[in-house]
Amino acid sequence: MVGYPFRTVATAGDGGHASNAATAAGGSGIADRGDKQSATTLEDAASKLNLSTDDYVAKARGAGWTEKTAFDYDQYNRAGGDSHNWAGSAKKYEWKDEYGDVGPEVPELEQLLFGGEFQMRKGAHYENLDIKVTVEGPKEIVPIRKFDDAGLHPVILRNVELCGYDDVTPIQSYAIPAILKGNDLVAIAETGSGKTAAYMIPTLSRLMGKARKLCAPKPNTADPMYNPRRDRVKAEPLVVIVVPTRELAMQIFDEARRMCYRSMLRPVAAYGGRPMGDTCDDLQAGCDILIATPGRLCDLMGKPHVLTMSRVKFTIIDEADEMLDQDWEEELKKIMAGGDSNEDADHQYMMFSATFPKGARKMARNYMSPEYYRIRVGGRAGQAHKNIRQEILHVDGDRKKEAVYDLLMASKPGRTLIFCNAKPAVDLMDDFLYNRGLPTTSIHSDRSQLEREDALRCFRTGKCPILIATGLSARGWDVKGIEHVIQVDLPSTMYGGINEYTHRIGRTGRIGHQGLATSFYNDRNEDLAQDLVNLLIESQCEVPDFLAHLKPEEGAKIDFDDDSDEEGEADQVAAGPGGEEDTGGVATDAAADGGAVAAGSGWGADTEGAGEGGFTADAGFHPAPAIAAW
Ligand SMILES: Nc1ncnc2c1ncn2[C@@H]1O[C@H](COP(=O)(O)OP(=O)(O)OP(=O)(O)O)[C@@H](O)[C@H]1O
Repeated sequence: MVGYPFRTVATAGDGGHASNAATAAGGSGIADRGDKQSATTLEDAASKLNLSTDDYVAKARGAGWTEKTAFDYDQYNRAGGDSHNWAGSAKKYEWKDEYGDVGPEVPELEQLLFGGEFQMRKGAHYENLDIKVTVEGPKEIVPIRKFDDAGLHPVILRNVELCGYDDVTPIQSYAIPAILKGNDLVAIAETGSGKTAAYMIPTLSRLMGKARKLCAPKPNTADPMYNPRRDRVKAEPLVVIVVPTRELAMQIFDEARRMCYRSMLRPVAAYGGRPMGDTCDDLQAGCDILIATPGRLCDLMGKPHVLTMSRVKFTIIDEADEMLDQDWEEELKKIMAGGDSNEDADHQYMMFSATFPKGARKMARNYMSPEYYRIRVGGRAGQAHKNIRQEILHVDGDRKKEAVYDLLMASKPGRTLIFCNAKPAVDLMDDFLYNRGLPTTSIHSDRSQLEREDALRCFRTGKCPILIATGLSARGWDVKGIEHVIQVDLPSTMYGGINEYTHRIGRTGRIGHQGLATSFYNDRNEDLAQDLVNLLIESQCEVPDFLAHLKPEEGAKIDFDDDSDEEGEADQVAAGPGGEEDTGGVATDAAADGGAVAAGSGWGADTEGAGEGGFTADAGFHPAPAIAAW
């Protein structure tokens, strides 16, 4: 059991060590800046009350929060993992050779994959998906306006329909035709803008017609005679998708399960924490699409009787700037070039992320063929989404717990993701809020895989609508209905800085939904202050009074410290509300009117090669009437 003693069934949160801390603190400590939205305007700040545990519980229920759930953490040790329903073992379409090219419908599975009430649907503010698109590459890309126009294989098109994807998002509009052309690709688009489907749909579609020819021999797992012990093969994936976290691997695996429905393409998730034996069993039942975390993938590459990379046709690196970070250098090198990987010219490489500092963009180029495409949606790599309202509150370090409590009690109850920077802080915050009757759960990297999967499941299903997490959860997570992200601690510039901030707040305000991101700021966050102010201005959010001195003068340019300004081309944005578009920089507003920006300006020095007979353009996004709502 991980060091978290306060939430076993026996103690059930009553009388936990922090039970009266809020009372003693005498209020939240949120500085009153006259902000109408802040919890400080509440006359009756809940943390000022001196209540018994039962009264705190009653108060939380009265505020509309659901009942809290006690966890028996010992059960995870007792179960030992064997009987656990691992997310990676979730049901998928199983194949029989006699199906021909397309398998029959399986209504129960279809319901499970596509009918889930927890699957995200696009929100009412879809038009706020940024529509300014910059494209560089060897040839012009004709964007698709509808999935119907993309020339997708009918099974994939049907799966897209079953997912409820009616319109293409801007990144899908450009990335799908680029991938269908067969070129390498680096794609940058805001959080929650549909990047997963942007690579999954065309990749699988390209394989569909040729699956029978390309796939390695596999057992007929749908056959009643199939025996997993006897009918083992070596996994020979055609597609490898690499992601930095286990949770993201499970999520992408879910998307792959949906998109592979009725196809003979078999997805497998391989991530740390899931028992190796279990993963190997799954791989040896056949694997065409492998979704993996880098460490587990490298381990598996060392088991040639289980996995060979010799058939891989597509290598996709999601959250690519994170994967290009020094921490992953060795693994990434091995994955991109090492082992027995297919080095044929038809091996296509892709990298996707919402943030892509200049240094990472340069490194990405080393892995791409010279004729690669670069697509960027939005003005600047790392821009926050306009559907996210960002608020910054001044909160001193010793008052943070009370401030979170007050904020939750003052907010409309809804799925809330709370970030702390350290694992002990996550445990303490969970304990504190839970003991005040709030339905919390928590996740961090010291928890066992079973605990992590359960915490996430409880959050997704709404059983525990408040999740406290470390930055582990910042990237890629796509949970339906996160209305509020609270950053108790801001990421320091040593640990991801403003890009990490953008990923964290990007867990809300996804795919046309609006969300609120509240962040606590104090003197310890001064290193991030200028970047934060720049981002607030860029996103047209209010800069609080205590940071107002960092605002540039009206109309002045803001330099984003984008890692490497060595060539003097930092990304720029016009300052002040309604800032003017400037051809030397990148405009903040969606270019629905086709406003021109200097070709490739936002890519800084990365434009090399594109000008030589290639195609370099700020494409804008000129919506066809049918999708003019963008
Ligand atoms: N065309 C579409 N129409 C409606 N919903 C879509 C469409 N494409 C994707 N989605 C949904 O949008 C949500 C966000 O997609 P996804 O997780 O791929 O975003 P992302 O751009 O990768 O975000 P992040 O940068 O945070 O990882 C998912 O729930 C996905 O199912």
